[in-house]
Amino acid sequence: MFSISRYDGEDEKQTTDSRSMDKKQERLNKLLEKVNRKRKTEQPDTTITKEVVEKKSKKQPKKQNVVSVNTDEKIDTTEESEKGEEIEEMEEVVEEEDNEENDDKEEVEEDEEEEEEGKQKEKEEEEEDESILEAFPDMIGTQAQQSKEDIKLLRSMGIPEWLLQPTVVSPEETCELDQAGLSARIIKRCGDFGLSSFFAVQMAVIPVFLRRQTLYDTRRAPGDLCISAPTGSGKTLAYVLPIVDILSKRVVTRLRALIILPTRDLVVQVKETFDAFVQGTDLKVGTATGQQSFAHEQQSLVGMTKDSYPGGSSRVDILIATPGRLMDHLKDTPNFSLEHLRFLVIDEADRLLNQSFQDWLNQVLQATRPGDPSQEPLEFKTNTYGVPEADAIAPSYLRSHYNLPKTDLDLTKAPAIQKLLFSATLTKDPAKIAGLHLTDPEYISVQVIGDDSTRPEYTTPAGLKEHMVVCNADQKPLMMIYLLHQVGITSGLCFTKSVESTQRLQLLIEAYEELNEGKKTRVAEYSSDLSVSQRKSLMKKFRAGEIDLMICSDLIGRGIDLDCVDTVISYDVPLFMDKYIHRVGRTARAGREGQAYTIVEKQEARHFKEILRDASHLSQVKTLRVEKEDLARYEENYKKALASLKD
Ligand SMILES: Nc1ncnc2c1ncn2[C@@H]1O[C@H](COP(=O)(O)OP(=O)(O)OP(=O)(O)O)[C@@H](O)[C@H]1O
Repeated sequence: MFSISRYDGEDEKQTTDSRSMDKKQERLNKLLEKVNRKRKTEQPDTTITKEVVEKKSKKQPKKQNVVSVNTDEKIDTTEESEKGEEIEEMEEVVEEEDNEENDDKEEVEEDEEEEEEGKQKEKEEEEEDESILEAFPDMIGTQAQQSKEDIKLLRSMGIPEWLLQPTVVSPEETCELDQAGLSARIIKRCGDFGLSSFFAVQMAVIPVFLRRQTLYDTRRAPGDLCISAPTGSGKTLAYVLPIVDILSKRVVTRLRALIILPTRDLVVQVKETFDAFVQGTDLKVGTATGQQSFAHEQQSLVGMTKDSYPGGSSRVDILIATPGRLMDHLKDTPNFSLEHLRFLVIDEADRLLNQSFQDWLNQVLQATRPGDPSQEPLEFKTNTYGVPEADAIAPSYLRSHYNLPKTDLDLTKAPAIQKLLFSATLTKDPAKIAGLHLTDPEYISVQVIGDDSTRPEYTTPAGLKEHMVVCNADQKPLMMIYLLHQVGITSGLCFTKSVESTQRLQLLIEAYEELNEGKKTRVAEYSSDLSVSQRKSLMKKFRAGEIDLMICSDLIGRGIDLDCVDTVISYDVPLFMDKYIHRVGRTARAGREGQAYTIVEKQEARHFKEILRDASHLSQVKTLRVEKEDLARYEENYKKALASLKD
């Protein structure tokens, strides 16, 4: 099976001064206040309350963290609110960034300020992201599958016609590697990586990309694409392969493809995929995430020159970036230009479109539109006859660069840029879609084809078996232990709602396993409280099968591709359907089998079932009944484990 080595974290070279730490702390406090305010309005839950939880200082070693739990207490003192949960995620990212900064103290001082500013922006971006919640209903389906009333309603809601009429492809469909129209080099490379056929999304999307093979077509805009396909269905290669294939014919190095992703981890993952396929071409791939100092990134993206080039300059053909850092380069990196862009890919589009940080989308789109004609002469690379290379300038910029007089006979040059949106849970919010200013858009949806009355709104991987188990709040940890032993997890991810929750659960299971005779489950915590190198090493061990269960927050709930995951457990219920879809989608990827369990507190069951029902997904989630006697087998050691944590 095809597998590209995936994200293992990355050494970071970042430092911080106490002033910036204070700023961060202040910010974090504000966030926590926000969370607490929200929590006060929520009902307390009845799981294990922490007796003493000292929020782990980022510099404290893990063992100093005092965690004590007993059966009368609760691990989590409040039921999560949707917004609270989102804010916690953001808080986690803030903490992650803090830790990453502590990780390496070797950066030069002048980088620190810039780095800090960048991080501050990233935090703000996260905050923006988490504070705007997707509220618009998601409706997928061909027009034929929807009733007339539905269509009328959807139209009246402002959903554009093209979104109502997707090209629907069944997830089961595949095609031979040589049937998608890719070059022999790419096909061979796919074969080298063990691919034997293309998945449905690749089969549907690659030929559409390749319809316009030319770098720039002056007559027609290439047409934008929105793609919705299940988790683990191969969306990344659906854009990586055609982009590499088309760009490999370029002569001049320009920034032609920009891939925007919501997290650094995902940037690293996608970079690895690009790297694997640009081998053998002279295409250069760069990243902008803030993991390296700003100056370092500037140098790798545009070089060190102080001269200004009207057409910009670029050392990379393909840039993969998070929106925050991209904004920094747009504002502060001389010669960084998006005017030659051919592809703008927004991956995990629904999540990114919820981020309005620094108005990033408008800024990016603005940077791809020609402005007033420049007065400065251009010096482009020319061929042996002194003629600028054909692909040295995007056609829509010809006028602004050559200051050509406009006549009635002038034809407007079509914009070269093609926007591509990818997600497993693509938004249909008309306002968000309108903000993208799509040209001649097309919507491709990989989904189960069938009768509309039974067809679920979200298509999950065929090999995924979903379960939920309802229990009293105070039974959740015991239920977790039961599942762990009953299901026989050898490579599982367990999602909780916060870093704190992750730590406590990990300590409890570790204590339980110490008392347990026979084979012990090897458990680890993966959270933003760990340093980047610790996370890197954890990922490595997890892949190598040295860890059976990784307890994590939603930091890796989306997009992360770990081919070894056989089970996903949601210890805390995801309160949004899209979060559920992304979590369970960490298993059963690329046609494999996998299982997902959601532990649901009794008082949450109604709401959880409602969100499943609203998405026509309830029938796919089987309720697992666990009798008291089943749990009783694990109770004695569980109590002992709790007691040991109190000591
Ligand atoms: N044609 C193929 N044959 C075999 N494996 C493939 C093929 N295409 C992709 N894969 C593998 O499938 C896995 C999932 O792919 P990818 O990460 O692109 O999924 P995704 O659709 O982006 O999922 P998510 O929505 O969760 O981000 C990867 O490990 C990838 O290497």
